[in-house]
Amino acid sequence: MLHLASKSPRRRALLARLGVDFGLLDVDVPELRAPGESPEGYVARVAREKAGAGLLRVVAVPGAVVLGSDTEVVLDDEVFGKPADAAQAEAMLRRLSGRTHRVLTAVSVVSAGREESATVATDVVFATLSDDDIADYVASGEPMGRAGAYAIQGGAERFIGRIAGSYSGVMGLPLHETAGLLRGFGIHARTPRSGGGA
Ligand SMILES: Cc1cn([C@H]2C[C@H](O)[C@@H](COP(=O)(O)OP(=O)(O)OP(=O)(O)O)O2)c(=O)[nH]c1=O
Repeated sequence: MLHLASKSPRRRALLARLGVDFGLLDVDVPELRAPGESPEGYVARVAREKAGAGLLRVVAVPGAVVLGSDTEVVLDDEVFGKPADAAQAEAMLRRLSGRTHRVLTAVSVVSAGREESATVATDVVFATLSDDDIADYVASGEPMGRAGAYAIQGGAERFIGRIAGSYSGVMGLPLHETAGLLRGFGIHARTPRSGGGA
């Protein structure tokens, strides 16, 4: 049985698009980048820690497989996680304005005897935002709880002209790579018969 170690409703909806059955595990892993840790190393470690924390909870269940994931926004080697408040959200959006940044999403799938992971990088070209754009977007509340203070699948869609990489990866779970990892655990994605769409 597959378990998703995540509190994110977006990850739940994305994983459901693969047409696989899964349970949910509520895990809390501190997201703190160690000094000198690369952005890639950091997202991969946090995803592994989320999956590992989940596995501890279901390790007694025969055949348990746990998926954990982490998404971060990277600009100039600086990692933007989720903003703590509106002021931080505004500061992040100011930094992203008119620049191309990279979104990293790591996925880790673990069972009692196996561990597989993948990290997907997507370059996102952001428009130059006016003060009004930023104030309006922050006031919508959408930046909160999202890496880099934006949601490509929401209001920030109009700020993004182009991406190179994985759209689902930017949203929080790269589905192509996730399906590949799950296959290695004998879990096969299929087209959902109902729901699972946009
Ligand atoms: C860049 C971007 C991020 N996000 C979200 C995806 C993730 O939920 C969040 C990044 O935070 P994460 O720490 O990766 O995940 P989380 O805390 O929401 O959930 P959990 O750790 O319990 O699995 O930002 C979007 O929804 N849209 C976007 O365009």
